[in-house]
Amino acid sequence: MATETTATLAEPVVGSPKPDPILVVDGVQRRFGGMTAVDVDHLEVQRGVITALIGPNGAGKTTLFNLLTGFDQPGQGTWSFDGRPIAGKSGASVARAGMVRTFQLTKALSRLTVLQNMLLATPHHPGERFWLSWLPFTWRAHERAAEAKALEILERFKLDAKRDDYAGSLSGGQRKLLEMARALMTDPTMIMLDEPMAGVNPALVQSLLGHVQALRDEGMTVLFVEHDMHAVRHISDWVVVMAEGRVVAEGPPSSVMSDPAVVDAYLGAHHDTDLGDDALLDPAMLARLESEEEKR
Ligand SMILES: Nc1ncnc2c1ncn2[C@@H]1O[C@H](COP(=O)(O)OP(=O)(O)OP(=O)(O)O)[C@@H](O)[C@H]1O
Repeated sequence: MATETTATLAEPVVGSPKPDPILVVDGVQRRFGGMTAVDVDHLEVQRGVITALIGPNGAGKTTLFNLLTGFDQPGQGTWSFDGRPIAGKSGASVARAGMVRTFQLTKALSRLTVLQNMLLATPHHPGERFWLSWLPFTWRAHERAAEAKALEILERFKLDAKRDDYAGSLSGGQRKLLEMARALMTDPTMIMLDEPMAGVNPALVQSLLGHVQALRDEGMTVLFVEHDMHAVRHISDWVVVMAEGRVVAEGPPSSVMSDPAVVDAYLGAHHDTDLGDDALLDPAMLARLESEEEKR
């Protein structure tokens, strides 16, 4: 079942200061030709809570994600993570600073085993440092430690039995778990999940949501982009809504998803968008799906 954060939350106002911000974004703009994809004045993400980033297709969510994690560069703007400015840093240095994003399993990664996928995500792989790669002892000790860590994380996600299977043979939900597991190899402070529920069988959704909440309960900050509004309503502590590049609303899910500005933003793009209704999350059904998943 859903658990809630124990953190004190901010005022549900766009750009509101947060009690303990881990990420602070200022004046970030990204244009593609004549089109402004992202135009965020001020946004703070609170440490230790689950924040969902939602909005209609083309709202700029992925572009903002790419900018913040160093995989794209803005025309202008600054942002800081954990008190340090990180605008302009590469994806690798952002990850080293503790902000890690998940990636969808590519074709190349699908041809590697689950364990190999995990080991590729190992930080400070000695092979990256030329002089260390000459020392077989350092190499082997590092590999053993990385493998032990990978297996521990795989066990947590119930993927340990799949360690030698090709990642490409995993189900949609198991792939999402592997993406999360890979990100944890670097011991992040903040994890950014790109559509964690996309392509996930309903029977696995609850288990995935539980894993995301567990990360938050261990003190990690979670920011995720998601189209599944039931999942957003169910696990987010805070929701940030984007439309046409801007943040148009933010606040707790219960209030923000019935905010007229949010409904308008969605209705402008999709007349049939369902912003998630808790009545549809039948607790008995969820419990049954969860126990079926446990038995598998
Ligand atoms: N590399 C690019 N070149 C040109 N335009 C781009 C590029 N990347 C994104 N855009 C445009 O920027 C806008 C924002 O796109 P973005 O993918 O960030 O939206 P989104 O909110 O993530 O949408 P979705 O929910 O559909 O993934 C869109 O109009 C998109 O077409």
